[in-house]
Amino acid sequence: MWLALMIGNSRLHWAYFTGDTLIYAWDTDYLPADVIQRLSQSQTLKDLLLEIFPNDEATGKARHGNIEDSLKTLCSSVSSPPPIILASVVPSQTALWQSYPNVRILTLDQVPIKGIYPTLGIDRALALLGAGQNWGFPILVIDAGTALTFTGADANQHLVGGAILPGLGLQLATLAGKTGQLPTVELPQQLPYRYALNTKEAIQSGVIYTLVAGIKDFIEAWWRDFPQGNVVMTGGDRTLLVNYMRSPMKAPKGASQFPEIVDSLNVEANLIFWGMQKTLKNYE
Ligand SMILES: Nc1ncnc2c1ncn2[C@@H]1O[C@H](COP(=O)(O)OP(=O)(O)O)[C@@H](O)[C@H]1O
Ligand SMILES: CC(C)(COP(=O)(O)O)[C@@H](O)C(=O)NCCC(=O)O
Ligand SMILES: [K+]
Repeated sequence: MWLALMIGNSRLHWAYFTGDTLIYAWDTDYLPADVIQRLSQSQTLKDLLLEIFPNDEATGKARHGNIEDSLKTLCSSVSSPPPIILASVVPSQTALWQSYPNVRILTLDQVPIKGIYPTLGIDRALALLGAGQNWGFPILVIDAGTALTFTGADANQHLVGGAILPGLGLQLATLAGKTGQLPTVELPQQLPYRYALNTKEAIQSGVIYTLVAGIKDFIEAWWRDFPQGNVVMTGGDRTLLVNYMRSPMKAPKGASQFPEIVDSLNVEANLIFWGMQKTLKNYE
């Protein structure tokens, strides 16, 4: 067994694998340095899971009872400390894990995608690989994380390139943080009205409608350039974004949003983990 750890700019993404099979994936906040130190001395996977598995705040009991039980059963046989395969786009966080005895840190040059430029985010390369594995190349990955990225590869698994912009959460946070009177605003579950008559909804409308229009434009351009190309969306805001794109436009007349695009858009949380597994496999 092994644990995959992808360090993103907002949080940690974990997956538990047995061999090539992804059993379970979950997210946690960053861990404090002293907790990571302690994990390095942990004798069993169970010790580790107690720290990294999401707990129910009210009861302190693990939320995903069945999964946790089966993990604990499986791990009683595993010698300490459990192997972690790590990829990161946050160097300061990577440094905290360097002392962990059984960690292997994946680097960009190990990811079997051609034409990579040296400063490409390894999360983008891994997601591209994982997506192409599953749906085939050419493929465009839209990662709606802290930053929102578009990353494309052609039929030869060669990087076409892409784009980076602030993600939904970051756009809202930046408006609140860098202006004198704009409030902190949450992302609504439903697509808001385009023409807002209050500040909160004006911010929501502006950020969401322009982001959705930008995504639509990138996908249409991708299909012009790669008519057989696939598109997949991932990242923490994927479900919200797809819901916005699915719902009827709340302009004065509720014309439907982008049905043809949403119907052919794949949505998947675990692309990076699939890419990590494939990268490891490549080295066997
Ligand atoms: N519990 C959560 N913590 C942080 N972000 C969350 C959470 N749930 C949903 N999100 C959304 O996910 C986005 C971050 O995406 P994610 O893919 O997790 O980030 P990263 O890979 O950059 O760490 C944020 O913009 C936020 O809107
Ligand atoms: C663009 C990113 C910040 C996205 O990170 P994320 O929002 O997923 O945490 C990351 O992939 C990164 O640091 N990339 C390096 C620059 C590049 O890809 O060109
Ligand atoms: K990401």
